[in-house]
Amino acid sequence: MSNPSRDALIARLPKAELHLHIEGSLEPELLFALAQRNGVSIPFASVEAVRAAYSFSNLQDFLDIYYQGMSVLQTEQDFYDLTWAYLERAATDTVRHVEIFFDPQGHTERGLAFETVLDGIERALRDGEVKLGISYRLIMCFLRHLSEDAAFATLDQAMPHIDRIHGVGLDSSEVGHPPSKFQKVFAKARELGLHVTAHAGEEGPPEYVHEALDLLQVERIDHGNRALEDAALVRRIADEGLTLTVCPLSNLRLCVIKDIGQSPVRKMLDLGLKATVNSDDPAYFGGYINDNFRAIADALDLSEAEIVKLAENSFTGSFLPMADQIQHLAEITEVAGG
Ligand code: HPA
Ligand SMILES: [Zn+2]
Repeated sequence: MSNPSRDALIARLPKAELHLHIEGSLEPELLFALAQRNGVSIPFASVEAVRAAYSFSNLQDFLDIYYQGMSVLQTEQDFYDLTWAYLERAATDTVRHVEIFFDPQGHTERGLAFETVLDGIERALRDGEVKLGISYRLIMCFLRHLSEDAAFATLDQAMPHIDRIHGVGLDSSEVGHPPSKFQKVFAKARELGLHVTAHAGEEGPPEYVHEALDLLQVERIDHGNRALEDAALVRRIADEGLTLTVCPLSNLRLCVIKDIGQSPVRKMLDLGLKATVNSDDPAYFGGYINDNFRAIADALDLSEAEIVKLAENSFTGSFLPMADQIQHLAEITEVAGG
């Protein structure tokens, strides 16, 4: 049930977003505008027709449309506009820090230069830091439906700019593409001093979460829903204090859960796991971060203390230095107490 004082707390709590694919923040209105600006034809007659097509029965269904949507992104300015629109929207949800995924292979495969993508996204992130007070980290994802050699080629392209990239991730079609496929390229990324995270246990089995931890040595688990099927794995995630970046509305729209009341956040909190709330691909899944918070707060009847805990987890699970995390936690205490 909706609760006005809880909604007001969500609206004003400082928070970090740790699981956000920047290409998944491409709203139909911007998709249309960019298609026109770049003379790219898209198979939709109107913004409403685009939204109507956003009905998915699984991850692959979504990915097919997601990669199609990306085709309108052509210039550095397009990537700037995409990222800036997300940051302005995030600011209205009192997001103070973002750790953004991008999918370079979704663009280089279409003939764009790696630099076009990186420069546009980063320019907006820097503006966001100055004008909106939102700090950032940038996480380059490898597409797991492609080969490990292709991931290595992407890492090679990133090498001249590696000081501008903070971490690597693993996304796209999960089942059939286990973390073990990318063991070597993740080892190389770790050698370079990059942070490492991976999508695991969204549709894939608990074994993929084990692999992400053992073979990729990830610092966080993106989604992690199916980790709950394995009691030993749950104990390990709790003992190691690993952060799970859960995406409630994404889970609902991709039929990972049947209704929002099945969001794993309740169970994770009860088990002492460090869950966080994130929007994943907000333009496609019907909500930004505060929409995700409100949806589970209502469905799981979260207490104000639990909502505060989720906001705290978003900073302690971030790649920010400890001193910055402590500052954000102090701001949360101030806002929650006031
Ligand atoms: O939710 C997701 N899962 C896997 N890959 C993705 N790429 C964008 N969004 C997703
Ligand atoms: Zn994701």
